[in-house]
Amino acid sequence: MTTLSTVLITGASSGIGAVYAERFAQRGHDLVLVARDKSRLDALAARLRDTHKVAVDVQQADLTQQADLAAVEARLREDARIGTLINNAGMAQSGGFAQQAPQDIERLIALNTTALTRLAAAIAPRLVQAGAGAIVNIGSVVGLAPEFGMTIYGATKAFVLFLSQGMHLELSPKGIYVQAVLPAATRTEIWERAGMDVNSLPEVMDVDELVDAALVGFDRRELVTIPPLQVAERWDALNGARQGLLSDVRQAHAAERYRSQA
Ligand SMILES: NC(=O)C1=CN([C@@H]2O[C@H](COP(=O)(O)OP(=O)(O)OC[C@H]3O[C@@H](n4cnc5c(N)ncnc54)[C@H](OP(=O)(O)O)[C@@H]3O)[C@@H](O)[C@H]2O)C=CC1
Ligand SMILES: N[C@@H](C=O)C(=O)O
Repeated sequence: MTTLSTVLITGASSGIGAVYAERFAQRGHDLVLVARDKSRLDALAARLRDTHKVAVDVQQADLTQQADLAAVEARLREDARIGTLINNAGMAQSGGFAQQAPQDIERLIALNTTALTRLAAAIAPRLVQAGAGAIVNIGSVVGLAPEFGMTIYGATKAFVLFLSQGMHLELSPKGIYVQAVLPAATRTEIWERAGMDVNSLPEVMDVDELVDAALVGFDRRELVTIPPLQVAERWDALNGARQGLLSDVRQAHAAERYRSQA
């Protein structure tokens, strides 16, 4: 008999994280649910225990606060039952680059990049030691497209993609599966929380459809899963172009076009 590992999900109180919790509970995994809103986490935990007969712990944490972040890191380092991290907690941005207040920039980067990176770094050594486990980082299609105008949010999501690709290169030879999931607009509270009306968008994916598609990618052990991308070869072409560019980088000399004419 194999024991299913426990899954720790950040941002599990609503939206994408709450659906991940439901799906992993359905698959028989015990869970640790992390977010700030303890009453919502408790209600979800009670329902999942009741429906799926799994063990569900709740850990209240504001991941932008050092002490709370350190407590979740400690859990990931020390709890040997946890074999999968769903690094999902995140927030969006409203307004343009020039309108952002310093504390809002700080919070956005702290949650979407610093916390996500520290949590992955907290669990990775133990998974490496075990030679197994999975880390799922939730990015966004916005991280591929500065054209969307959510510059700081998009930059945090570009970071998530790069981080995941680098983690994959370093950790997959040691038996760790790393997945970056890049949703596009999905119907969750993130829009309202950022002061945007989701109903003003021309197209929005249902959150259940998004997570189910992400889990198809997870089960296939895909590195980058982009549920709304209809033509998979587009991603392959982008990645191929990037690698082609690298083959034309020469470290020793500037390119001819930058050489002084004098
Ligand atoms: N919905 C969309 O269109 C898209 C979403 N994404 C990404 O998906 C992820 C999940 O977002 P989504 O489900 O849409 O949005 P939700 O707003 O529904 O969920 C965000 C989750 O993060 C938690 N959270 C927010 N701030 C903090 C914090 N400071 N500390 C701990 N937890 C926090 C929230 O819980 P609580 O308030 O209880 O702390 C909530 O559980 C994000 O990373 C987002 O960037 C990517 C692309 C598209
Ligand atoms: N959550 C969205 C932006 O606000 C996105 O990533 O599409």
